[in-house]
Amino acid sequence: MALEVLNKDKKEVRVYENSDELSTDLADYIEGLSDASIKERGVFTVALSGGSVIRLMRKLCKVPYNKTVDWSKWYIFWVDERVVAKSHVDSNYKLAKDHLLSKLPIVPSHVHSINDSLTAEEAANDYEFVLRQLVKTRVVNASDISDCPKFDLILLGLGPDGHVASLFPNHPILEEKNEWVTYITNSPKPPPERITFTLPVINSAANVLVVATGGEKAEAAHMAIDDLGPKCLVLPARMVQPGAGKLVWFLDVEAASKVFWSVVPTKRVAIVDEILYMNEEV
Ligand SMILES: O=C(O)[C@H](O)[C@@H](O)[C@H](O)[C@H](O)COP(=O)(O)O
Repeated sequence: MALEVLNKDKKEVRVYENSDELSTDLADYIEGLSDASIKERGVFTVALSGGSVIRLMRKLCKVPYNKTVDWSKWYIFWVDERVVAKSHVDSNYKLAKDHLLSKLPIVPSHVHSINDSLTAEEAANDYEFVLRQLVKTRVVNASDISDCPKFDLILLGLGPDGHVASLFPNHPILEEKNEWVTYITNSPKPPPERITFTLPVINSAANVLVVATGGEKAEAAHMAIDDLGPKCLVLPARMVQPGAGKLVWFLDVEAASKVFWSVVPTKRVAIVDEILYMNEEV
């Protein structure tokens, strides 16, 4: 049960006492999206990130979700992936397989991981080609606000620096407007070589969930969610603004501790001062 649900500027922020409460509500929320999408289109296309968001999805592997979700209609993709062997400990595919996919009756041919025998550039081009085929065959929906695929759900984690997927602050790929999938070879978060959805693809999704827990994410969540002037517009997490989709933040109280809307009154004054100060600065 969320402690708080806050709505503003097409953003919904859900705050939970702890990660266990968050993971229960996250499973419930995702099941609702799955049911609606399968009812409407007969499929549910989900793109996963790496990191702790996968473990926070763990309740989907348990009763009732493992019995009530129509897993046969799920199609799995990766928002970003490290360019390593799929058996490597750094692989997001391995992370999802170990913690989710191996525990659910998902159809193996519906799981679209990268070709791990290619270079980063080749893997990005290959992944985009696969996506384009799946949009052509209508497995993946096409956006009507862009020429991008429209995933039913994109799940993002949040880095302490405000990165999402493998879109890091001040990186040129944040400006990529045409490619669906691009690559980096100098990720500040190891390993260095990754492929990643571009912002136009993320922002064409029907639903985007950003899931973050722990105090080390508090500043990034605050900068991404609160109106703090132009300074925070360079944060990749703030650039996640699905044009025709819904954006929901799932935070625990630590990660939400600096978010202006949800702080307790005593801290609110400090935040207001910060906002006033930053506005003077601009
Ligand atoms: O491949 C990756 O590294 C992820 O996609 C990355 O974007 C991750 O989601 C964040 O860094 C948060 O990771 P944590 O939740 O584990 O801190």
